[in-house]
Amino acid sequence: MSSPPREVALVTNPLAGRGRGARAAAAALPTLRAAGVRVRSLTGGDADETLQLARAAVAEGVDALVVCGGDGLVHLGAQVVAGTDTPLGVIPAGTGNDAARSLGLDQRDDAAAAVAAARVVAAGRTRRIDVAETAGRRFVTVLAAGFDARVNERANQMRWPRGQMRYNLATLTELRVFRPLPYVLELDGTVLRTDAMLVAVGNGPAFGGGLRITEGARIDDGLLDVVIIEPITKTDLVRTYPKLFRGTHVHHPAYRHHRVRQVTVAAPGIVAYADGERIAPLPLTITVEPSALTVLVP
Ligand SMILES: Nc1ncnc2c1ncn2[C@@H]1O[C@H](COP(=O)(O)OP(=O)(O)OP(=O)(O)O)[C@@H](O)[C@H]1O
Repeated sequence: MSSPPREVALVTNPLAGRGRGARAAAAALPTLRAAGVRVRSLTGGDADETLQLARAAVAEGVDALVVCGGDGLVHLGAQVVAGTDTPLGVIPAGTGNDAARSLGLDQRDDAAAAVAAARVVAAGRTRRIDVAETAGRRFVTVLAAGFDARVNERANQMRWPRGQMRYNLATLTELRVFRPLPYVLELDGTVLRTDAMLVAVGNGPAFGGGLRITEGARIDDGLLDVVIIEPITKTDLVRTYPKLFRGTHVHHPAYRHHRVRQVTVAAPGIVAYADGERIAPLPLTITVEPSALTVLVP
């Protein structure tokens, strides 16, 4: 579709970004309607119900599925429309908006940015991007399968504190106990055995709110970027972390990078996360599906 949509499903995670989801939807909805777009506004009680609502709306034939939330909601949207011609629109409203950033959307947490994102949807300009597939799930940004995945798993198991503090605390705890893991990778059929702190598989370049772990990954090149961080000291890990925001960790001697169509990752005791969502324990085989997702872009 390269023409303006007449009817869209707007699926909102009101809790995204600690309440930003509801605010962004409130700004986006009148903008879409003012542009002459019919909007089915949908909100589920939880992620499962939201997925069902989105599937039903797309099955009934809306012109686009628009998600209002963070990377978790883009992930949900990709499960519904990847492999179809129905475009995915994004109103960025999460704590992490790495998929939206890859699409060139305004990241700011204000009504003007949500209005701008709604105008992008109403204009109907589309582009095709790749998605990655593993264990029957699609992801758009990055699959984490090392230290970072352990932090995520640990943070998920904590009830307190909330928000970013939970991740900070989980990171500190994991730093104390983490040891490099023995990985076996199969990169387009070539086996690589290595100890590492983490392995990340990127369709896009960033995760976790601008951490450019797979710096240089392009969402439309038909390839996956596999980054390996070989064993480094904990002090070095802490010192290297801020470099992820600029992508300058690529100059670290422990950084390794491969570009492939398919990769299998095996390591003991790791549950992989992709787009910030819990996927499955390793081993996993990740494959790229070139141009499988149509997205609405500026
Ligand atoms: N009512 C709901 N509708 C949609 N998704 C929900 C809902 N409640 C919880 N979720 C789940 O919330 C998670 C986070 O969603 P999202 O990425 O939109 O927001 P976020 O603020 O970026 O999240 P996070 O703080 O986890 O990074 C996802 O796993 C999503 O499936």
